[in-house]
Amino acid sequence: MQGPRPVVLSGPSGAGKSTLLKKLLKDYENIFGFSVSHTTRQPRPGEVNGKDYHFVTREEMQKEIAAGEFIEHAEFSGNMYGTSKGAVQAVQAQNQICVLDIDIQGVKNIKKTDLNPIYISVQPPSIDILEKRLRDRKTETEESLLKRLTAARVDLELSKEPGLFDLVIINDDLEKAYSELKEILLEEIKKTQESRKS
Ligand SMILES: Nc1ncnc2c1ncn2[C@@H]1O[C@H](COP(=O)(O)OP(=O)(O)OP(=O)(O)O)[C@@H](O)[C@H]1O
Ligand SMILES: Nc1nc2c(ncn2[C@@H]2O[C@H](COP(=O)(O)O)[C@@H](O)[C@H]2O)c(=O)[nH]1
Repeated sequence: MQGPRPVVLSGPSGAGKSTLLKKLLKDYENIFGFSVSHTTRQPRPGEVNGKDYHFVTREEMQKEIAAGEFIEHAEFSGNMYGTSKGAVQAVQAQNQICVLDIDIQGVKNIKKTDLNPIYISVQPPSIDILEKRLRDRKTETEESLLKRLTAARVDLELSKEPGLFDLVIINDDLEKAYSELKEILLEEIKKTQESRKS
């Protein structure tokens, strides 16, 4: 079943994708649905299996990838991440706007599919601010933090490719960043709200 046009949120780890996404899901409950990815990383305190991620072993994930169950998958900072066909279908079956939170490798792989999402990159005002946000979040070891900062530099370079993203949001002031996000999504939001009335 084909739902409304999906949305891809990408950008360096710590840039604020989940923060923006949580606001969107809260303000537009039932309009947006989150594509729950699979990952082999360990859950963080408070993360719920099946809601934040499907937490799986590398063996389980490799088996499902081999069975053709994934739209895209990537290795990020020492762990596997991927979007299953089922994750997107579950949201589209509800006629909701499906939001994917994926890294830049995922963006490039989604571009090869017929998903046709709106591509948005959320970026930090600077690498120093990104590092501070990641440290303050207290989710990373020193090793994984350094890996994520290295990946962030690559992400910010690759994101400069013309046409890769429909919009780049610099997440300095959160409310301003959120307004920019809502503005680009306004048309899809309206269409989805209208379709509920008919
Ligand atoms: N505009 C902002 N100003 C200050 N802090 C922010 C802002 N946006 C997000 N943060 C904080 O920065 C940290 C990283 O944000 P968040 O977890 O949303 O990033 P992310 O892009 O989803 O990261 P990941 O890809 O690792 O999941 C969080 O602690 C969040 O509260
Ligand atoms: N290519 C994909 N990237 C994904 C997916 N799910 C999440 N991610 C990205 O991984 C990093 C790290 O996430 P974290 O939760 O460990 O901080 C971040 O950039 C996500 O956008 C996915 O299914 N495919």
